[in-house]
This record gives sequence, structure tokens and C-alpha cells, in this order.
Amino acid sequence: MATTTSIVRSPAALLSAKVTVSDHKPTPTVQISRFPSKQPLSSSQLFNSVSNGSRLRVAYQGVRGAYSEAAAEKAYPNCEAVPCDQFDSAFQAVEKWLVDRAVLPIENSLGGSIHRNYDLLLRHSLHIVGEVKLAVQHCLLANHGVQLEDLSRVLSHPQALAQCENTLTKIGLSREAVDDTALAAKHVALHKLKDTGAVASSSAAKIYGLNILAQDIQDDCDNVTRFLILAREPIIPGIQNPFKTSIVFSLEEGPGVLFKALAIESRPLRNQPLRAADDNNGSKYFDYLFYVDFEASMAEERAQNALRHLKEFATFLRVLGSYPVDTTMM
Ligand SMILES: O=C(O)C(=O)C[C@]1(C(=O)O)C=C[C@@H](O)C=C1
Repeated sequence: MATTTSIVRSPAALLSAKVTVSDHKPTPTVQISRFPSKQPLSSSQLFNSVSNGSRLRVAYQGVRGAYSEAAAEKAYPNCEAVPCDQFDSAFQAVEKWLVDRAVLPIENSLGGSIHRNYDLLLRHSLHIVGEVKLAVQHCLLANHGVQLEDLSRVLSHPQALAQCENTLTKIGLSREAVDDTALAAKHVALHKLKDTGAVASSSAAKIYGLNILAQDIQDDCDNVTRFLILAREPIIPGIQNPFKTSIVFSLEEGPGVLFKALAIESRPLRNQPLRAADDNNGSKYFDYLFYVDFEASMAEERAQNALRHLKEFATFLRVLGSYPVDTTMM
């Protein structure tokens, strides 16, 4: 997959910058119509389009019809959703001012964490300014005229395949992973495949002209994916509505007690995953990063106290963002 991203060094250069954010669409010319102020966004600004009336540009990973596009549109109903071929391109598109926000999946109620995005959060310096939860209802799609018994194989995003594991096993289809669910639908349609279906959304069926053979094929009807909204600047944390704060930290000592006590997301450190133990035997143990979401705003004293305390024994601590909780699915 070809990803060509021009390195933009000054805001003026952005006006003529071209970026290929997806190789499945004609190369879009990115026009930055607005340079957001350096001021942090307030939480009330968060869900609105920009004040001069131009549409907010929101990067997502995938092609048209992907769940991530639906999540971007749920977060910002009037936005221009900009497809990116990889998660990393979406991060870069925000950093290079080619778009205003990125909306990326971070965890799913059935499939678990999307580890790649946890790693990318750390490698890039964007801020979490919101979250959006999306109910994911998968369909089994095929070309018109193709019956269920004609299929031997199904294509989809690995998370989607995992979310439909039991159903696909029952039907007896072999699985093949592709970059996103809508791309699977597009591939099946484009190549007029007769023996291969796609697990994707009903809107992907509409966009690529496929037939819906089965609906709601996920193993649990409560299949929810949580997406993070990322921006160049943090928002000013509020206290008027429920806020969440996401942090990442590492510890001097082994992960043991804290890990068990908090049951938090932990990932081996990428640059230096193993740490020598103090036992002089040359033994090593994994050095962990802990990702914690807690339900409090950084504007609250109790959150500031908790982080001050954590800072005393953490070898590394970063606040990834303090943002309003998405209460739409509660
Ligand atoms: O493939 C898509 O349509 C996506 O938007 C990606 C993705 C994911 O990464 O989890 C998003 C929501 C669903 O959980 C399945 C796939």
C-alpha cells in the first residue's frame, strides 16, 4: 500500500500540500481553510464545527463505509470525514495540520484493546479530547446472486472477524484479514467474487452494492467499540459534566501489586521491553507501561492529588487527555 505524505514545514505550505491518506480514493488535495488557534479547545467547542462555518476535517482509518467513518460522523455530525490507510497516517494528518482531528478505535467490548493505537498514542504527541462509543452491528455481505452455501471464505478486519468468531465457525467459513471492514466489502464487489463474502456494515453494503445475507452476526448483541478523538491541543478540563482522564505511566519496581490491584491496561515498553532484575543473576523481567482511565477531570483537586502521588514513584507519567465521557450508550 502506497502512502505518500508530504512533509509540511510551515503552515503556509499546507495550502498547497497534497497527501495521500488512502490509496482507495483519488488523491485528495488537502486544503487547510483554518488554522486553529494555539489556545486549548474548551469542552463546549469540542462537538461543534469551526466558528467560521467551514467543516471540521476528521481523519479515520479505513475506506468509506468503515465503522470508524461512522464514529467520526457521530463525534462531529457535520464533519468532513477524511479516510486514511493506516492508523499512523491519521495521527500524522493531525500533526501536519492536514486535518483537525482523528477518531481512532481503542477498545471493543468483545475483541478487547486495539494495541496498535495504545502504542501510537505514546509515540505521537496528540491529546485525547473526547471519546465516542459506537454500537457495531456486523452483516455478512456478498455479491447479488450469491447464496450463503456458495461461500467458502470471508474477508474482514481482524477485530470484526474476532467479534463474529462463533457465527463464522458455525457457518464454516475460512477467514482472511484485511485493513478494514469496508475495504473487505469493496474488494468482494470490485472483483465480483462468488465464493467470498465480507463482514462489514449495512452502509458498506449500500456503498459497494452488495447484498446482505445475514444481519447482526456478532457473537454478542452488545458489541460496542470505543473510539478516541485526538487533537493537536488539549481541551480545558471542565467539571460541569462527567469527565474522564487517561494517563500512561511506568514504575521502577515490577508491575505485580499495582497491576493486579487496578486491573489496568499494560503493554511491554517498546524501546526497552526487558529490564535487568536487581538480583545480580543477569535475569530480566518485562518493564511495563500502565494505561489508566479514571473517571475524574484534571480540573478536580482529587485528580491532581492522585497524579501528584503517582508522580512520586512513577519513572514516567504522561496525561494523554482529560475529556468528557460519552454517555450516549449508558
Ligand atoms: O474496519 C472497520 O470498519 C473499522 O472501523 C475498524 C474497527 C476496529 O478497528 O475495531 C472498528 C470497529 C469495529 O470494532 C471493527 C473494526
